[in-house]
Amino acid sequence: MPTQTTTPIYILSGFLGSGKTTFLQQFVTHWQAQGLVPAVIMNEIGDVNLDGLLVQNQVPMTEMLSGCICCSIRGDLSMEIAGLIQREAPDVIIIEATGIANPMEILDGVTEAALYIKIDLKGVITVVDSAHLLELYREQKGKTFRLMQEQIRAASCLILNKTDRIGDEEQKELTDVISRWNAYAPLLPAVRCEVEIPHILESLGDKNGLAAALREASRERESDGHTGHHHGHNASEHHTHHDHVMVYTHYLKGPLDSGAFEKFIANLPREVYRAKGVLTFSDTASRFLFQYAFREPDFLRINPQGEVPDVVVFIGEHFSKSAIEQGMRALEEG
Ligand SMILES: Nc1nc2c(ncn2[C@@H]2O[C@H](COP(=O)(O)OP(=O)(O)OP(=O)(O)O)[C@@H](O)[C@H]2O)c(=O)[nH]1
Repeated sequence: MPTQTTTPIYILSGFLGSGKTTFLQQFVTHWQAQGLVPAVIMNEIGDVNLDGLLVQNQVPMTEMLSGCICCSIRGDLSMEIAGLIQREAPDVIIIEATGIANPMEILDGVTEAALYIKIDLKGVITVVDSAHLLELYREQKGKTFRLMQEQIRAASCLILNKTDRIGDEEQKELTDVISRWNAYAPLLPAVRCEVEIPHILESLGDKNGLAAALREASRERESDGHTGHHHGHNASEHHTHHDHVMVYTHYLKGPLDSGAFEKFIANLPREVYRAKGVLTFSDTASRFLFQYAFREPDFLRINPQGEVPDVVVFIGEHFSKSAIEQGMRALEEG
């Protein structure tokens, strides 16, 4: 019976666009290759789940949209976990948090579920965008920098992703920096999150990493002076809140010219640090899944099943939604 067995849970953390979905695809395949059924809980701050398009249809998936599981909809997380276990009896659950989630708060949500359902939290896998972290490390400031730091500190295992975007010297520098922030978690350099999954599982099996995360969580709780919820008035000193993160969702009226769209994306303000969407271009036959992460655009040919509208979601800080809207309108009008 599903309620008798213990379901292992993995939390996938990492800033917006770092490569969580890229890793998730490999992680899911890994379990399936062993004849196991993985289930996924996907959390997006926008109101459309585009990452879901990248995960195979037969994978049971729960979507938690329009909020971040570490805050506004955290209370729902334990119920989603319990519901998924009862409905699908998966062999393993993977939670992909929004890129702006604070993993400590997700740990709290998962621990809450453990009160009434048998789960085994295996650990937090944090994916780091090398190029993005390097730039913010050089600047040494900003909420995004602090959030990345927290995601790294909470990790039981770290993937230093996108090493193709930095040099060897820079990789060495980052490795030193990250090891200072989290000395317990093994750090695996990767391109497109290609890592030895057994290696990751092995490192999570010894519980050292998770112990570090839990130690960090309880340390923060003590310094907050209260347990559980971190939304008290003094919590902000210890936790990066992200009320400043903005999302603009633009549903398209029709196909766009690909060249004009690429030009528009190349000129996006720096404050927009992540965008994704599904588009039809007037000058190409196929539809595309569009990605933009730390100033790098990417287009993947797709043929989505069912009704998927043409839409682009822009995520960032303090950017002008109306300027983006006007730009998109101009593209629609040609
Ligand atoms: N250059 C480079 N790009 C990568 C690498 N890994 C992933 N990407 C690209 O980075 C973009 C974001 O990858 P995702 O896996 O969607 O990132 P994510 O963390 O799931 O993003 P959110 O769900 O928005 O937080 C995509 O365009 C990927 O193709 C890498 O190692 N190098």
